Amino acid sequence: VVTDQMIENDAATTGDVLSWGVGTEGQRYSPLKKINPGSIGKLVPAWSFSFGGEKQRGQESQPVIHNGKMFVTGSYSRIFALDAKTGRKLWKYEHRLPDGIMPCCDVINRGAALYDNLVIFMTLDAQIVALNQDTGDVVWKEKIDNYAAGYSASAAPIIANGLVLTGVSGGEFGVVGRVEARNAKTGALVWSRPTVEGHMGYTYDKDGNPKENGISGTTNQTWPGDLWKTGGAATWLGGTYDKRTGLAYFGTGNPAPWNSHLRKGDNLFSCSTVAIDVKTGKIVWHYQSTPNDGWDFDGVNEFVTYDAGGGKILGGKADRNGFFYVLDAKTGKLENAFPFVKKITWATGIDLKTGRPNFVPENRPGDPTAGADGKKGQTVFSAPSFLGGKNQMPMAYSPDTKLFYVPANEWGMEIWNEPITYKKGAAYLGAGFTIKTINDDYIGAMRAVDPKTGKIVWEVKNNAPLWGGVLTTGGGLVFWGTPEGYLQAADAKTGKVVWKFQTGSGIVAPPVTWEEGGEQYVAVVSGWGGAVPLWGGDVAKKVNYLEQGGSVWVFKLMK
Ligand SMILES: O=C(O)c1cc(C(=O)O)c2c(n1)C(=O)C(=O)c1cc(C(=O)O)[nH]c1-2
Repeated sequence: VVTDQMIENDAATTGDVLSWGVGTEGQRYSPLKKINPGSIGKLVPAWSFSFGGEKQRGQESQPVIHNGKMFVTGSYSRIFALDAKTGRKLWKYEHRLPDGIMPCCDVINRGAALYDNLVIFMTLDAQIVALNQDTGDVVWKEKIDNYAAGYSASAAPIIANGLVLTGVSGGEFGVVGRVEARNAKTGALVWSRPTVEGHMGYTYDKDGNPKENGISGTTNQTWPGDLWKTGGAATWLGGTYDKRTGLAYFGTGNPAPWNSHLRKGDNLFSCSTVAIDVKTGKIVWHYQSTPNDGWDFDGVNEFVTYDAGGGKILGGKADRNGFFYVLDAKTGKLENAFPFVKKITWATGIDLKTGRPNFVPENRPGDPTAGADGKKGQTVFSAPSFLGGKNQMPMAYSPDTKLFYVPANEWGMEIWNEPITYKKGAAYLGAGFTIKTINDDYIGAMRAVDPKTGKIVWEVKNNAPLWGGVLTTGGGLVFWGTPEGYLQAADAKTGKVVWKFQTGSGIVAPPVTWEEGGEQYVAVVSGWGGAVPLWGGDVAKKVNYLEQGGSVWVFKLMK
């Protein structure tokens, strides 16, 4: 069975992968060395497994591995248990989805959590399901929220102190973002913490009775009128956890609606990192990267903690808004901030004293009420696009090179605002947009970023936008997938691509590695989809030749 101690040591132990993030800190670093720039020429497929079904698309799942079994989620809220050595299917669970689900950005799922003898994942109709690892039987199942009001779930849960921590999706429908903690063995709620200022948090007793646990923030003073009641700030990418701070770090999405003129103020805690004490369910600190967001710059990106020496634990975050932030993981104090993409139009930089962006006011989409008919505000060109300098694809950090490996994208958008009022279960944007390319030859760029200096040490450009996550290893490699279908590896120090393999569909998921029987394995899920083909405008047209799919690939060194 999987214990708290095993989860806390996940990053250091090489025989399994227990958490999304390859360790709840989210470094996606494995000490394994057998596969390295010298040996990787012999890396070949060991097996592949197809998710089957008629609807193959948007496979963003990170597999977890324990006790010789791989647990991997597929599109449409499916999960498979496979023999990790051979790929033989052990069992499959297909969640029954109602017709009315409203995921904004494809029918995706990013993975499962392991605890005790359970494998736990969330579903597109905003439920959380715990299955027996051996049989696939449902042990407990809970409703997180109402899918008909726009709630859904796409993230992988994480485990901290016996609690399963989850966020919600639905920022485009005016839901209220929150983080919830449940007893991982039973599914019983322990606390819930809203991420929109003004909402009450709760703890729950053994019988499920709620007890008030303080309003998030002070009051709703960073929102005008009643807008905080449908304020978005969805915690849709899930979180990370560092046992040294006892804090869980969740990023929060865009404030709702997109039209920022309707909600003058900072709109806390949208587009922020919130650090929550898992024992109390209270927000210990927050840092807002885009106050009064007007570009859909969800600040959900993973906050990855690392030992910076001298007793300092820092966290790095490559924000959708194009800036990379380094914060003290205990206090939230801003240590450094710099751009990790080349073109940023909405701000000239981040003031390191106040922590606030220096906005470029004329590059905010215009207020519709300023125009003659009040129907459409002035259109602006903005970079990054709303799909971000980085989106859902998680980066990696190597304690060897002390570099972050960031899957970045260079693109822009035309964006304008329109009037909008909230209607339950309807899209709540008040904006229109078209995504545009900036460069002909590339959109994606895998970048090695030095958090101390802000320098990009190397980059590998990619024609299509990068949408899969990253893995780095003690063998001195960086692995990532491309929409063009390649899983590839580069030397972590130089960026020289030393290996690639065509998986047959676009990769939008993060790779993992583990060892069994003295052999090192690498796995990645392949299956093009996610937000780009749905919302990518000119970029979606540019890459519409890419084929969808759904399979897991596993590699090992040829003997
Ligand atoms: O505000 C939200 O609740 C929400 C949820 C999700 C999601 O759950 O996948 C995405 C987004 N927003 C979003 O803005 C976005 O760009 C996005 C891309 C993807 C993806 O998986 O490709 N999901 C989401």
